[in-house]
Amino acid sequence: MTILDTIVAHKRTEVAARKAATTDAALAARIAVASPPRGFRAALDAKPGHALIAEIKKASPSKGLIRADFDPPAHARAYQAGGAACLSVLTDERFFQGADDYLVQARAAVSIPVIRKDFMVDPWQAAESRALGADAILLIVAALDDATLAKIEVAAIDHGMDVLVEVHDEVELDRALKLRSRLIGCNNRDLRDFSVDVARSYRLKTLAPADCTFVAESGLTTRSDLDAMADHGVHCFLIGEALMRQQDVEAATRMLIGQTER
Ligand SMILES: O=C(O)c1ccccc1NCC(=O)[C@H](O)[C@H](O)COP(=O)(O)O
Repeated sequence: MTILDTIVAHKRTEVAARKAATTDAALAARIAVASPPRGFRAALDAKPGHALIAEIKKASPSKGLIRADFDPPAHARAYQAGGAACLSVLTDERFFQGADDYLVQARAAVSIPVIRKDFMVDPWQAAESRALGADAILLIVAALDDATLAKIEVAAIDHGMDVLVEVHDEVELDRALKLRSRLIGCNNRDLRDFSVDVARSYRLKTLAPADCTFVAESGLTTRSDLDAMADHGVHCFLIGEALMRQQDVEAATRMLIGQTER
């Protein structure tokens, strides 16, 4: 079993328990009063220069604890002040020490859109994500069959959210392009063995259609990493660890992405 298999198996059990603990009517009532979606992809496309999805990430399976003095609303404000286009908030508890409430707190602290970073296995989670206030969800192609991907995507779109479809090779990109979303993330981290290869993004960017918003994810740490991506036509980035390890998150964010043009 890979770590992704382990996470997905756990998530199926967790989601079954969550579904059993609430009614459709209760979930619908929460969605009815949720703040409207903010337009996740549009915020990336509108950003001049390097467009950053800044991740609020306490811990990970590959690195263990990343940030001891973890403070989601403070990190959210720092990321926005530093120039991030969007936020990503990990809500998985078991493997990332995340929480639903971190998303709620972070989104309430800023005006930029927020993606719920979790492991989607069931269309019900799209509704749950919207009830939490998410503006977008992540779909990991490696974790699901085509039919399930399509069902979750439709549920997310029906709730007005964007969908970041994550791939890590050419076969997964072909599968992703059967979906409606044209927001594609290339994860440079292989979720089976944790190895990181930023050249994955260089390669897949050349294969992605021009109408896609293409996001390079994972393993990016320095301004020169982002400038090298831009030389390959990649302008959108999802970064967690490198920023979460900085004492001054706002200054580090500004240093990473400031003063750039496309
Ligand atoms: O980060 C991990 O160890 C990990 C392990 C298994 C599945 C997913 C994992 N990470 C999720 C992510 O996609 C990253 O948090 C995100 O791309 C940011 O990466 P980084 O900048 O390297 O923290």
